[in-house]
Amino acid sequence: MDVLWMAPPLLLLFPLLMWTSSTFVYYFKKCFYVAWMMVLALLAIPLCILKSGGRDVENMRVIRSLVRHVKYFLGLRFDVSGWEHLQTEGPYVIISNHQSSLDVLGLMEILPDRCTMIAKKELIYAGTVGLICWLGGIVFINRKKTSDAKSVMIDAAKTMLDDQIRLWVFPEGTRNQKGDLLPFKKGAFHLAVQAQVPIIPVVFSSYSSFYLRKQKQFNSGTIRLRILPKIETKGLTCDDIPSLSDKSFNLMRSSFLSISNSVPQSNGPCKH
Ligand SMILES: CCCCC/C=C\C/C=C\CCCCCCCC(=O)SCCNC(=O)CCNC(=O)[C@H](O)C(C)(C)COP(=O)(O)OP(=O)(O)OC[C@H]1O[C@@H](n2cnc3c(N)ncnc32)[C@H](O)[C@@H]1OP(=O)(O)O
Ligand SMILES: CCCCCCCC/C=C\CCCCCCCC(=O)OC[C@@H](O)COP(=O)(O)O
Repeated sequence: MDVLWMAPPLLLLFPLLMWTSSTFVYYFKKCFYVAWMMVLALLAIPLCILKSGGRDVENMRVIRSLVRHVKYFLGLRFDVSGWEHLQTEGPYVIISNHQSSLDVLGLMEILPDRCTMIAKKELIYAGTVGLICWLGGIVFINRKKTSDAKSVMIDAAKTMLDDQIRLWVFPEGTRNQKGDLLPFKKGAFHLAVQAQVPIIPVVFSSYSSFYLRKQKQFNSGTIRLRILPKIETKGLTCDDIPSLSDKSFNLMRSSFLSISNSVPQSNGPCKH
């Protein structure tokens, strides 16, 4: 009977303990992820230099094989469908939605050979990760200077054809966890049309069921990855870019909403 007085404070303490432990797990997993990627990159640097002697897209094979186990530490799994759409010969542009730096795990899960990425130039300063990105042939763009970014991407279209390279672009241009896709920027579509290569859309389901940045939650979860059929660009010109971008956006958005069980945040509650 004496202990009954403890019940109300314990009841109050319980949510506090739960909150603290889930916040702790969130920060622990985030710190572990960054630290482990930095360590892996440190291991990969000499391997890549020995393999290719410097900056080379072939180094992505080393990076891909070293990153693939990281999902297990974070309690993440990938459910991939549409592998057959990546069985396309020659260069192409992959476009995907971008929610978090965790996207790198899904990217490495399906990364085809001779494929590298377009990334913001700030990434090159991320210590060993920045150096490994450079060694992996990542094309860095300055998002603050459209003319610079455009000319780098025009060069990249030529390199894709000369060196038979595939490029992965995040057409939203920034990370987004709003439960919907951001409007697409046009660079990826110019790239594909200039090189006259197909576009392969890839969709990551929403992370909101296991990863919430604002609420500091990072649980275990399964990410659905859908590789959609390629979109041809042969014969298309600059004038076709708005419709090509709209078509890709609509296909990816409906796939995203159907695999995510998520409602865009702008929508209010249902009225019956
Ligand atoms: C072993 C251990 C390893 C440990 C580490 C693990 C992994 C490391 C390895 C890999 C990790 C890689 C992860 C990479 C993730 C990186 C993610 C990012 O950085 S996302 C951000 C950067 N990406 C992008 O921004 C791409 C999308 N953006 C665009 O395409 C943009 O269009 C732009 C080219 C940047 C320009 O953007 P801006 O906002 O300035 O302008 P607009 O898009 O409105 O365009 C203006 C105008 O220009 C026309 N345009 C655009 N591009 C072109 C072009 N190439 N040629 C001609 N014209 C172009 C566009 O149509 C607009 O004109 P208009 O309005 O008339 O249509
Ligand atoms: C000494 C420097 C220390 C820096 C430490 C940071 C290193 C990051 C370490 C591990 C993460 C590995 C994955 C790296 C790839 C992350 C790519 C990424 O997600 O970049 C964000 C970019 O798409 C969009 O940026 P914004 O949303 O516009 O902003």
